[in-house]
Amino acid sequence: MNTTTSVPSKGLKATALGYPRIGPNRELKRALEAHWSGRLDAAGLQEAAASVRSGMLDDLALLDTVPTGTFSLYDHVLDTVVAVDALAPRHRRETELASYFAAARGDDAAVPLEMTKWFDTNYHYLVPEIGPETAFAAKPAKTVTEFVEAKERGLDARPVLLGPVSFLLLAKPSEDAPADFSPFDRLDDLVPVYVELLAALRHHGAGRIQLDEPALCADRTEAELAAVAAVYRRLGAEILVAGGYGPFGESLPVLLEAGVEGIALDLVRGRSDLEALEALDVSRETFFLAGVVDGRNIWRADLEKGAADLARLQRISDRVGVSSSSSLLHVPVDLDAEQELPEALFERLSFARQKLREIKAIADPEGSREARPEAPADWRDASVRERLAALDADADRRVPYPERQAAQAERVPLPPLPTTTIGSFPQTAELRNARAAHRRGLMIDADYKARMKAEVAAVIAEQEKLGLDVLVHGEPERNDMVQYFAEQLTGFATTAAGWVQSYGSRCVRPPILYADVTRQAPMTVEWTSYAQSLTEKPVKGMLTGPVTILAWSFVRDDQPLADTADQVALALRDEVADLEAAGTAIIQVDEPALRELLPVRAASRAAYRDWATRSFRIATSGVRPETSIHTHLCYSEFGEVIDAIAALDADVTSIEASRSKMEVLADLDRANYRSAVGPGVWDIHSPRVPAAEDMAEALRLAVDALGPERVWANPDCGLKTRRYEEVRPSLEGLVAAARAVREQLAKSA
Ligand code: MET
Ligand SMILES: [Zn+2]
Repeated sequence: MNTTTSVPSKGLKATALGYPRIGPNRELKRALEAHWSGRLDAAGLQEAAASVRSGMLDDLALLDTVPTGTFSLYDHVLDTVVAVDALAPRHRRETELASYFAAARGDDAAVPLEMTKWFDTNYHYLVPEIGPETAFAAKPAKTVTEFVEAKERGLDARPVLLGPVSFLLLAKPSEDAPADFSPFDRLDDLVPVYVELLAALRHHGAGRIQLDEPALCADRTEAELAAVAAVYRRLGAEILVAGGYGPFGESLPVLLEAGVEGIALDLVRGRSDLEALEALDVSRETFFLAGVVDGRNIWRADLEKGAADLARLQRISDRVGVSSSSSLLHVPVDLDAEQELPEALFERLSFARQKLREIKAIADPEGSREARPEAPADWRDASVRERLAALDADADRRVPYPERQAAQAERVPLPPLPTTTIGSFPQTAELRNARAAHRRGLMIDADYKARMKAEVAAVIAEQEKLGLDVLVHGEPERNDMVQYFAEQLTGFATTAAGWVQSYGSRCVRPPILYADVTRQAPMTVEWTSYAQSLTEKPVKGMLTGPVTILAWSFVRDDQPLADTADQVALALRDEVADLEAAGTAIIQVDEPALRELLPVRAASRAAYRDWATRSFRIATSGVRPETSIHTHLCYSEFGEVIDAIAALDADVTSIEASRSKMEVLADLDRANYRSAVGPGVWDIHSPRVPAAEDMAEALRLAVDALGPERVWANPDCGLKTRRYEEVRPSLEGLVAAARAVREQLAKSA
């Protein structure tokens, strides 16, 4: 192992709040998957993990102070569950590693922890289950090991842990907890365990310790804030509280009063904290990290602006350092892997390694103070801007739903409870191989297309045989529901190796939306039309909505998201028009990420709901009343976006509902949603084949809530991750369930 010593800089201390932990070439992913499939034993996995950590330190050694403990075998919230010994009994196995993966992924004996999105990012964390009986105990092994590893290399190391307040606020009550119990009730029991964890670290020589409290960047109640003050008074000196993902706002004075030594500010999304601090009476001894380099996006920092914000902070305090705005977990490791990108774009990008240098430069009084250069003129497309400006005031409006419904029923007569699927059919190994061969140039376009068309034909035949009412082409030609469109629209680039962890071993490669967006040619019409030519049944067109395209890309930050969304919407509007012109009667525009981009702070939510729903409606409102617009949402609790779902004004909304026991239907009703709903009656994220009777029961609940004319029968998401062995019997059951409920309805009529 090579030893690195950090060079103390003349200026301010440079650091980062956290670092990508999957390895520059996804080494950890490969090791994990080898371990899970039995090809790599526990020792081999630990060795691979140590090597990834060592690589992280190689990079971080550039900084004056290095965060440690931000490595994770799967998820940092699960690591915290382990650190406070709060694993549920059902996940305890013979070894710690086996317990860890039982909680992360489940096994024959137990379902895993639930997974949900980390603030407004596309990273998913595992939700701790905490009950009144959960016994906490300090298990400092991981945090101590990783701290010592860095220290032994001569680095000035700063241990990082998820703080107790956020840990409990991110948790959910365990199954057996009483109805009025909240995990946060356990704060007083948890804090002593943190005291022990901190003591163990101090015992090994730790000075300042970073406690991540991103939950303090969301709206908090008075009672929660009072508890925060008490906790941080108790945890004592040499604590740096980090947020990230927005301003601390009203948490700022609370933390300051509690006497925390330092606060790491997100000066990208939480710049208003600067003003807040200027208005407060802050001790000049308070330590601040100026998070001026964006941990969430991949654009080069504006060093001039960063330095200016830093100077403002220095007028408040004598003890200021420079950092990233959040952990760098959300960006890929190294831009140098992207030699194929257009030069003007490459020059404007910065991945994790490059960001470390930016942080260094801002911390160095003699470092670069370059402003960010203007984007090249040809990244702007006057035509799309003019078209958007010229859109009619009612370009995002259709005639009222009852009128549409009548016209659509006449155009495409359907039985009650029409059966359909969400779009994708299984992506078999054979399909993936064909795609890989095509990408590598080993399969010519014509052969590839023929192969995909054969798949479409097979998928149509399957559905006819199953007796589904509204068919799909199965999406075999799509590598990914966002990338597929990004590759065809101008203004997007895709990276060669820009991998970002989504959860566990799963990584995504978000496209980069860098310039004005236009559609060059129809993107999906050929596939849908081909599928339609094979059947008398209606085939749904299938598009990804503007919000989801933005959510799963790295998006330009030189104009409001709303403006970028409108450009994408306009391109989709043209696609929708072309599908309609080709005779497609039903067009589905998926918005699974509608909840994801919802701002963390309530005050910013109304504006988000406005632009998000408007962009969807711009994409979908150009059609005639008799053309039916469907949308699809999944992956979330919909409570906060129910109004937005209603405002999409789709004719049919298919929505994940089985886990919430159809409760979302009553919520939709309260939000004045009046069109049809396809509540997912088959949880496709589970390999289990659902019983037809359970699906029928779910459909009956839906009929009770909405009336028979407003219910569709469908799974809760696409089938691309499932195998045909599960899909066939499940869809047979779905069709049977719909028929059974129809018969009952006919009898009782
Ligand atoms: C994550 S939502 C997926 C929707 C898409 N149409 C599919 O079926 O795969
Ligand atoms: Zn879905």
